[in-house]
Amino acid sequence: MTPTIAEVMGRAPVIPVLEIEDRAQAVPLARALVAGGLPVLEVTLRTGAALEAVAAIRREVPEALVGVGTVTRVGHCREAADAGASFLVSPGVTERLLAAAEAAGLGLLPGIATASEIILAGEAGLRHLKFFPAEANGGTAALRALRGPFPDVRFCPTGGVRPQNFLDYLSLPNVLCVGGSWLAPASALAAGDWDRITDLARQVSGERPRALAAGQPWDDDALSSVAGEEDPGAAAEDLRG
Ligand SMILES: O=C(O)C(=O)C[C@H](O)[C@H](O)COP(=O)(O)O
Repeated sequence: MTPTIAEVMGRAPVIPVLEIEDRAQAVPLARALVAGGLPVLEVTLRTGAALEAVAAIRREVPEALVGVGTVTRVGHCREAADAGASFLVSPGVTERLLAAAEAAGLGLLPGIATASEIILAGEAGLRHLKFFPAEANGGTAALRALRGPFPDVRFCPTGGVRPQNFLDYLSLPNVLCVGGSWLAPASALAAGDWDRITDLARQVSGERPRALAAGQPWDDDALSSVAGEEDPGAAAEDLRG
């Protein structure tokens, strides 16, 4: 069944943003990230191999939840669906893009950078949005400010998010997860260094970063009590109090 964007955003604290040049990299890369605890993957349409990579991951790595990113044209939505994508990510939002995603039967995580774009997405019933490019648009301060008029909107900040600042984002009550390309450095892909990618994923996966972001000391009992919750996003919010 096609997941909702709320489900996609609640599945893992970090969504690796992937640029796959060679489709042979797709399956080992996806397996490395899943092994590191990051099952939600965004394959950007920035390379000619992207759609083939999505199809291969869908076929061979069933534990992964793979979506297509850099959706900037209406036609991308159908292409992504045909390749087997489970969701769509765009750097922006238009009414036509929203309609095309719906026609393709996939949830869209649209990028927004302004209050007007949040309103536009809201008019289509969307409350789960990508904040892009996050650092360049004011980072955590902007997200805090947007919470005033839009308290029920949840964000996936992407663009400039790094190991050094991702906890700052995850500690905000209106952030469910972050996206970033740092999990799959081009050098590691070129070298086929999948262990390095698994290590990078492990450093940011699981409930631990969320607990740390909430300023809580590591407490296995507290975390296991939320591990069984149906909605991991809600669990993360509970952790933050
Ligand atoms: O291609 C897309 O769909 C985008 O929206 C852009 C990506 O999300 C960012 O380029 C990731 O940003 P970095 O983690 O700073 O590299």
